[in-house]
Amino acid sequence: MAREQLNSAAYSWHAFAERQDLAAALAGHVAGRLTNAIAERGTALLAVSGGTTPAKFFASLSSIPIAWNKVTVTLVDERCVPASSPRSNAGLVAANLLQNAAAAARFVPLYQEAASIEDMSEADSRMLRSLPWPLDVVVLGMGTDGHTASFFPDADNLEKLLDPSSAKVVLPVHAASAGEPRLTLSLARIVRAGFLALHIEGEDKRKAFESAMASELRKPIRAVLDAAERPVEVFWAP
Ligand SMILES: O=C(O)[C@H](O)[C@@H](O)[C@H](O)[C@H](O)COP(=O)(O)O
Repeated sequence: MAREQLNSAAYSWHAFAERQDLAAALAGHVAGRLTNAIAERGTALLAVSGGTTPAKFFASLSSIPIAWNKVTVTLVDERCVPASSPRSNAGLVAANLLQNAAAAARFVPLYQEAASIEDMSEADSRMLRSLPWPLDVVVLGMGTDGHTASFFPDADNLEKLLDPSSAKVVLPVHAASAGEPRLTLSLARIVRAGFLALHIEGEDKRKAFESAMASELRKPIRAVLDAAERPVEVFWAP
């Protein structure tokens, strides 16, 4: 696939005619990376995004027979709602990914009872520190505003969210465009992943991605690509 090099942002573009073909291909890449990680270090750490895009990919990945009992799955970000909410990314992952062969994986959510989202993010950071970092695989989504994870352009702590040297694991996010308050992995944790994929679908997101790569105004997705330790693998279908 053509590899595009833009200034300091490196990415590879994988285009598919059908969304189902993308789902199967991305699932194959992720399963392969998880299997390699298990062979190398006896375990694998996967972080996935929520939203409306990943369901087909999750379904494809869930049925691939790898050593799921050695895989820990967590979230790139989460809305501040319980798993029972239709807005919950944990609920989306439980219903679509942690099924079939992948039901044997360990899942570590981000939402937990706490007095505030700030307390929740601190508790998450303590809980997630014991995971087998670095992430072997991260699958990001993107909004047409150029946000990824919960790095929303109007977040009140965007500079802290995008700090590549942050020691934080999970951060709270307050952004009017996000809907409810969010919890997100820090950029610093995301960009060290062994395999960093961006899964986007539709013409609007293709144009938004190209605009973010060309714009002098650094959108959050561009900050991630610039800081990533390896080229980001972009998977796109119309
Ligand atoms: O919690 C979330 O919503 C995601 O983690 C977020 O970063 C998502 O990937 C983008 O907002 C795209 O969402 P869609 O797939 O719904 O377009």
